[in-house]
Amino acid sequence: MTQPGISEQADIPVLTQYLKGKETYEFMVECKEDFLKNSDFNPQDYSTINPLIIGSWLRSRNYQVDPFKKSIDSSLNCEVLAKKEKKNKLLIEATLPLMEAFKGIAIKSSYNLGLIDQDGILILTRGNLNLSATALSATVGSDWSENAQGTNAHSLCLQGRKPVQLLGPLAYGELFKDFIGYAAPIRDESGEILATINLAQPILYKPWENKFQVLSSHTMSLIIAMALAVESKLQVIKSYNALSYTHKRLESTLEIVDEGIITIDKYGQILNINKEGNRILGRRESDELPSICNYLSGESRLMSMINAGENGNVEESLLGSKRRNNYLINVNIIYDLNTGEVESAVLRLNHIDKINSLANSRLGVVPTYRFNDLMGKSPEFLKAIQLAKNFAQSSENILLIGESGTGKELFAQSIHNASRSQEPFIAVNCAAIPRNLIESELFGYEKGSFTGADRSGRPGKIELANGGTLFLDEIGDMPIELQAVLLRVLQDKQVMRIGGQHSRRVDFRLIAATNKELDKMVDTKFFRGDLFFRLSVLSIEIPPLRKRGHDIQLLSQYFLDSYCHKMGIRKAISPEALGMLRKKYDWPGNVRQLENAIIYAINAAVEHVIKPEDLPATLVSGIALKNTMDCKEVIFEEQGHTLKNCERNAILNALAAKNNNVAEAALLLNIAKSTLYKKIKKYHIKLRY
Ligand SMILES: Nc1ncnc2c1ncn2[C@@H]1O[C@H](COP(=O)(O)OP(=O)(O)OP(=O)(O)O)[C@@H](O)[C@H]1O
Repeated sequence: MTQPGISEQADIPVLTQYLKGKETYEFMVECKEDFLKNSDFNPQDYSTINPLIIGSWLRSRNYQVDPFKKSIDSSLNCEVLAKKEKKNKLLIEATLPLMEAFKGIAIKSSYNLGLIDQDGILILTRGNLNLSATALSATVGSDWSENAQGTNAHSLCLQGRKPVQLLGPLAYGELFKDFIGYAAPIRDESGEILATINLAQPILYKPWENKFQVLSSHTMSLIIAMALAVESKLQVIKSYNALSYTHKRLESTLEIVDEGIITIDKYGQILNINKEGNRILGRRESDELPSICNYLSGESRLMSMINAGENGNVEESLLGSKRRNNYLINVNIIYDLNTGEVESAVLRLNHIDKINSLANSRLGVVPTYRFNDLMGKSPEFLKAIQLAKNFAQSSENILLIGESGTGKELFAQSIHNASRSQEPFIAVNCAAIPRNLIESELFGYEKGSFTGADRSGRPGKIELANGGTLFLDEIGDMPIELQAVLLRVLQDKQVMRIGGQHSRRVDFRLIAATNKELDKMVDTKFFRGDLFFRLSVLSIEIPPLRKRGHDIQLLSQYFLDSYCHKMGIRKAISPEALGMLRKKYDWPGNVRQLENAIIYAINAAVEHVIKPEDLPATLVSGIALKNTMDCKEVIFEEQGHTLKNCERNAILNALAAKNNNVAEAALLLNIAKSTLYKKIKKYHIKLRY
């Protein structure tokens, strides 16, 4: 058989046939008839017909597709179709507007448009209904796969992965022989074919005529353009959906954030605001978005900061609908990508009290002590505890008087925890801060108020204590000029930062502590009388350890147990060592000193039981000195004590403290080394090394 010019144009990625003339067309028809008639068909005889088409014919035959069937018989049931439509929702959404746009022309020009998914199912169709109702029966749900209909434009398009124009005689089914089919693939971003867009049309002109060929190449272009349009629409829908999800996730995140988040444009107009932001501004979500400027006071720096493109923090008094509120606003500028100018800004708003309490919980003292933690049963101590419990109930200022180490801070914490435990506890030791810094430490300062000041200003301890307790330890060391300012704060309950323009309301309870005799300092004009009288209304005297009798034993045991428990060890204290702690020492460092002495002894004792010699040297020397003094004054604490006994004991203690180093023991006893040697001899003391 001679083979006239039926060819695929290799340089355009379209599978099509160009007919040189009538004979070419007739040859093509002949070939197909020959194939259908001869089961021992030899592909070599048809080498001018695209091998892809021949391959498809052969497969169609293997699938036992009836080439002479009169209708498209396979169609999905409703349920399966519904699932298909759901799966292809995006695809249908992207294709439908295009098909709708071409529907009118399609009807007039007798063509039918169809969207066929990768499994061959027609999922959308528009166009000439007569056409679809008769020969092609192109109803939604019909199956256009190769094994259902044999070779067709859609199946070849999937197979060849490129657009196809298929003249009816080349289709497998005789049903399609008077039609021409076009199909173009719709791909996703990875190149996978999701579906094909199809156009079917009766062959109205003689296919070998130029007019037909021009028209059909235009139609092919239309189908390719439609497929590309669907592809980009799909991308847009996907990006839009991804953006919408991101937006929704962002919105939900911002809703649960307990900071106010507000986006404004460069003029202050609010563009976006979260729930907490609305609450801060006291506005309803449904109200029209206002300008942030409506909430700013005349002194506000916020807008000038934004105009200058300055990121950072600024403290602002916001004029909310109900009250004037102080907020720390964190400004994040967004720049225009093209011009580089300020485009908008995101503001994060936090109430100052919240920031302060956060700072306190991180940096401040955590008040852990409660009255139950304060050890002691002596009447003097119990009296102080009872007073403190009573005073805790009022909101008045309290003055704690006691020597160093008696437990003043523990009392302050216990009072705080009995009355304002959820609020801040701010402790300031007036003796520990350099005099020139006390003022800024207590009262805070505004931005740039002095060299070295923090850029954005800083609240003082009084502000930080708002709602809670300010514990001023060693108040006797507060510079006299500051005492007047403190007094005014106590009277007015208002504080003004250094360099500030306006006062801020503060509500706190002051607990002051001193180990000095403030009344005498008032006499000598080192402490202001008016402040002293204001502070001393509710005062508590905490007794020194030496006046707490059996509490020494109780506290010793308590510190021993707690430390051993902490270290996971077991130690006991001998009655002799306990006796020395109880009776023979003045405890100038009070409870703190006792605690340290016990810790020392536990670590010094080699054996399980703490002996007198395990006690700290300073303590032993103190005991020795006390004994010596006691001896000199001939004060006998116990029966049977003689002057000689006292002196002998003092020497024994001093030698024990100095590890039998005679020179050092003599120094401790404040006598000459030779004198000590004489006395060692006199009292028959054996020096053990
Ligand atoms: N009643 C007590 N019960 C248990 N421990 C106590 C008691 N009193 C004091 N302490 C201990 O003594 C230590 C010192 O107490 P605190 O710091 O309160 O004394 P202070 O009087 O404030 O001293 P300073 O005047 O030197 O500041 C505490 O760490 C604690 O271990």
